Amino acid sequence: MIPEPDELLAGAHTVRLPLATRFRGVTEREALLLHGPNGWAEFSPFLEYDDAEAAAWLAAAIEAGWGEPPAARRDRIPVNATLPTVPVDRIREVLERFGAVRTVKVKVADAAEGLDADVARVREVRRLLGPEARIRVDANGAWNVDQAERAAHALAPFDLEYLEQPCASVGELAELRGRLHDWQLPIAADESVRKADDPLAVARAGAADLLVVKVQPLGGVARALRIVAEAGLPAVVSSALDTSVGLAMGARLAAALPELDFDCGLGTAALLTADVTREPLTPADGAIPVRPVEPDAALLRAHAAPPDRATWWHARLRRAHALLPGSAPPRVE
Ligand SMILES: O=C(O)CCC(=O)c1ccccc1C(=O)O
Ligand SMILES: [Mg+2]
Repeated sequence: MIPEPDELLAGAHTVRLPLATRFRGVTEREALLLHGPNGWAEFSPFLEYDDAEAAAWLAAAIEAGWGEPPAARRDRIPVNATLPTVPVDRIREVLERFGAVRTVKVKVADAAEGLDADVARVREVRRLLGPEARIRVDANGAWNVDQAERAAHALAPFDLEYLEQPCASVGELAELRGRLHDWQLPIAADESVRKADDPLAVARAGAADLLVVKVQPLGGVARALRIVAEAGLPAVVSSALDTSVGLAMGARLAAALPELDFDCGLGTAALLTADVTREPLTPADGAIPVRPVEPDAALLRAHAAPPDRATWWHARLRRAHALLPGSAPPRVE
């Protein structure tokens, strides 16, 4: 039985945290934190997501707060720095927030810029981190196949680890993967896993070399583990720009994966200028620990979202709850 909304919301806090730099077009991140019998959980679908999509995020939160954690195979998770589409002269300052990391994910293909800006950013990251660093880029599906192929050529001198979601559709990814075959440039699927009706379609089509998996949009750790196992591909665990509570959920997934060959996108607490705990999961020595996160009462108060936003998040949770399999239909008042 899944807990009723009143139980989920009993110890809940809605927070709004400032970002160090604009990311996905926003400068603040809102999240609803739930306090379950088995720990804290985060429910933070992006504001524009509909209720059906939000329901998967809620299932993940219920699993984290009310379910049993999977067995952990490791106690620290190596992470990458995530570089938003900032101007070149801000790159050093943003990367410094992550401390010493060996891997950087560079966001590319911003609608307001061109390939030149992406090349300049990747060049600067390579210059700052040196030849040993691993650099991957994430286009969030913004390129068509020709643009992606052109970008792959332009970025080749900087020796990329992989291209994350260069194109939107599975068909395009497959076509691009064919064209890049001789280049040894792997393709990672992100949106093709977490926003697809069938998260395994991309693997079945042979359209990706690895999967990016996120706990909340995939409906929890157990489901994410099943998807990775069935896909039979290496996986990178990533955050959705979560608070440290959500990052702990990601770390639990990363700790449970049988194999973890790539640094994970779980360093994103470094992009927040405030968090809900005195001991945030910010990267240290290129990794975050696998451990429960306890929010701090004073920080929850200091970063409480305005009352109208808390009301909005509570209503959103109730609507998402009504869409969960096995939930009772909403009462007609
Ligand atoms: O993977 C990372 O390094 C951080 C997470 C990240 O990039 C991200 C954060 C919020 C929304 C989408 C994405 C994404 O990977 O596309
Ligand atoms: Mg991505």
